[in-house]
Amino acid sequence: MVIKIGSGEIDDLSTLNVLDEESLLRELRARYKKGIIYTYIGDVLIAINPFKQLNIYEKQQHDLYKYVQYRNQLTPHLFWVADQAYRKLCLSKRPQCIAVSGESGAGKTESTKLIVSHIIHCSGDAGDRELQNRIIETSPLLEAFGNAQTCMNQNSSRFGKYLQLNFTDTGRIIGAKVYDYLLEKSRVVQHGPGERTFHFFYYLFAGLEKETLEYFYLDDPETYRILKDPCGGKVFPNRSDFKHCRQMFNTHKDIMQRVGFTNEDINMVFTILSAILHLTNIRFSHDDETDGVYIEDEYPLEVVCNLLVLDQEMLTMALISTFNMTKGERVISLKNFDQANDCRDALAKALYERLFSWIVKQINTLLQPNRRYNQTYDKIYRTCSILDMSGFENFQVNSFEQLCINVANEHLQYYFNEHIFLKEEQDYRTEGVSCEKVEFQSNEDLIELFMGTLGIFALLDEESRFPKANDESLVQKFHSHCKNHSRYIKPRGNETAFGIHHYAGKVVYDARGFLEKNRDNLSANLIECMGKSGIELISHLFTMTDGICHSSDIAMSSM
Ligand SMILES: Nc1ncnc2c1ncn2[C@@H]1O[C@H](COP(=O)(O)OP(=O)(O)OP(=O)(O)O)[C@@H](O)[C@H]1O
Repeated sequence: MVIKIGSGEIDDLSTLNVLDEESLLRELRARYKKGIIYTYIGDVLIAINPFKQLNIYEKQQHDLYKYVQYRNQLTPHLFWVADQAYRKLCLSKRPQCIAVSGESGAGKTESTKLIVSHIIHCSGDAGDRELQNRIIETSPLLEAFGNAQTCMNQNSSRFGKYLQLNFTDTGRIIGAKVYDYLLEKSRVVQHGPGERTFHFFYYLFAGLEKETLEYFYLDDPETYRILKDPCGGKVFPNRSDFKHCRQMFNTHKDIMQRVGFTNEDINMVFTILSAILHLTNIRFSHDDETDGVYIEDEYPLEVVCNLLVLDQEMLTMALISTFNMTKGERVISLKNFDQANDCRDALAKALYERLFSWIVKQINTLLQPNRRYNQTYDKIYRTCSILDMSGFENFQVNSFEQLCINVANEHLQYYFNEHIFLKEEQDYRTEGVSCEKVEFQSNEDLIELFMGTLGIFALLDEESRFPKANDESLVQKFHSHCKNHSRYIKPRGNETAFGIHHYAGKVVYDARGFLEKNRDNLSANLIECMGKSGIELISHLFTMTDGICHSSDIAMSSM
């Protein structure tokens, strides 16, 4: 029987004779109208966000999709993907990975959590229940610190996550590890209209009791620069939002305690968040006498020093001046207004990034396989991982963050081309099976355009080293080196714009702020000042490496 395209009855789109965009969309739309959100296309599962609770994730469905014999006997489901990965892990003993991709708000994070819950369900009741709960609870905890409200999604992940689940050779879950990457730390100091900075800042004001707020020197939330709405709206637009944040504060504080954070750890988190709020309130004025800057109001500076146990004079000097070593001597130069502002914001971003990495690290310590497994760890552990990464982005204004996300997606597409098309073709050939050559557009040239020795990132790094460079000179550099590349676009009449024909479409980038974001300057005297903090953790966070003490070994880059 031939099933008509658009009937909403085709569970696997790869069985269609005509595989063009229009047919795919027609069928997906028809299925969605029938309330079917999942559809296969070969080994890939397409999920369409229902934006409402469906009762398809109950225990009954977990049981139904456990050890599925024949996929076509059941309606397509996310649990089938999870079940397949788990079964292949147990049977082949080879590491498995599920990549979840899609645009912001598509439902990646929710899908990831559902996948994890099903794998945990499959891995059996005999497992360590406490560990299983801890693994499930770490996701919302990371969301509290790594997610924020954006125009696309009230709870948008502003970092990429790679969650590795570890199993014994009999398929019992014994631990997990989170790798974080591409945290959008620029959001700490800046966010667009209708958006917010990271959730926990708001939870803090709504959740802490009055005396505790005073203990952290926290006042009316409207007085903090980084919380302010650029359009003048209230930090908490209404009572119900405040109540929601209060509830989230209590929930996350409980989770932190349950997963094993000590009271001291939790207090440290609140201290660092409070310090960031005060630090970003420091304002500078031009000093006519020295041609440098001075700090307008000492109060926020004093509070930062109290909270982080820093030497006030040293922090002041580190914020308003910089030093170079010339012939073995320190030569101090004063910062101008913009440099001092950038330096203060760079410190706030660094503090948040290091705090986030530390939280991930603590979580990983709490999730790691216990010593019994660790001793023979290499021999016995099997891994099944879930990659939750932002999909391709093309906004009205595309900045450095979009460039990094889109390049990460180019890499994923490249991997997909290599493994799905080329490798399958090779396998067929090795087995002597004849197959038609699959036509696809390679994006190898794009990877070269970004990552090559004279590629966009190398040019950006080179320009970032010139003190006199600016965003216009950077774009000029891109133009002169890349203008002949077929994927590169040189727009007319805009000094800071350049465009790229990505695999998913054309994107024009606005290079304003690229150099500052890429330099991400934390001057040596700031690092030295933080390294001398009277709080061991702060000093540790700034002395582990000069730069980022990432929790992850595979951190790709950070914004
Ligand atoms: N399977 C689902 N069932 C019901 N609602 C869902 C489902 N998936 C997603 N949603 C809804 O869509 C919202 C956005 O989903 P989610 O946060 O997972 O998107 P995302 O792709 O991770 O976005 P971002 O890239 O911005 O982090 C969720 O808060 C939830 O309300």
